[in-house]
Amino acid sequence: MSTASPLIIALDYASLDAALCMADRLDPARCRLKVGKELFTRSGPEILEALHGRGFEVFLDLKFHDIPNTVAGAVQAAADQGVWMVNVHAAGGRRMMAAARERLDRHGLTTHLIAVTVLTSMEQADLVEVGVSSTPAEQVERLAALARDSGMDGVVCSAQEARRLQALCGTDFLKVTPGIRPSFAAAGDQRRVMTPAEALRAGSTHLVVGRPVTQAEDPMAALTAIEAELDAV
Ligand SMILES: O=C(O)c1cc(=O)[nH]c(=O)n1[C@@H]1O[C@H](COP(=O)(O)O)[C@@H](O)[C@H]1O
Repeated sequence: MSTASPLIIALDYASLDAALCMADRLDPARCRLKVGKELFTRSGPEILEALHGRGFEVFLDLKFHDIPNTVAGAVQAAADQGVWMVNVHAAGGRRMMAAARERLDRHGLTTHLIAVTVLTSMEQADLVEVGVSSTPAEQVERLAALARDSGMDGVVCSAQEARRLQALCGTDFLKVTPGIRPSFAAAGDQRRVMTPAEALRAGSTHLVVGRPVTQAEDPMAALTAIEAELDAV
């Protein structure tokens, strides 16, 4: 089932059962689901089949970052399993991203292919430590332009950069933004955060929300509160 909702709920769980327990409380008409490294490493493709069987569109968030041939094969493997979206690291460079794009096109696979720019857990000091002297905003812009030129459908960035990327890359270029923190939620390890309503106003096309829903005392109430905030935008 396809949904008009911009919400992607991150199923960051350590077991298939825990993830499905949450999925069974959610409605594919109200959100998409994200499967990341921990859950996929534990459960394997079984989780994708289970979520697809329940009618959800799935973002397989494995952030591939390797040589072009390896990433192209991994992206194809994800798309062959019918996922709605898959991602790579833009820092893997032009040839890596272009190889992934070419592989999907050659096989007629329509999975959305996006690239992570600068992780939302990173701030200026973290970039300096890995040898990047630009500000997070500058580095996001640089990598987003490279991702666009390399054939990506969009990027993962923080909502703080979404407005600028809309001007730079257009409204059709997907801006998938984690680091979403409603006023009732703690930032935790995230650094570049925004509320759901601010993120949508700034031009985010999709909002990734994990712990503010999955770790809430009442996850459904948290989701409904976020939806109400978005409806008011
Ligand atoms: O690619 C991602 O989804 C991602 C990129 C990024 O820069 N920051 C980021 O938090 N994420 C993911 O988005 C989710 C955010 O979860 P919460 O911080 O619990 O809302 C996690 O599953 C992260 O792996």
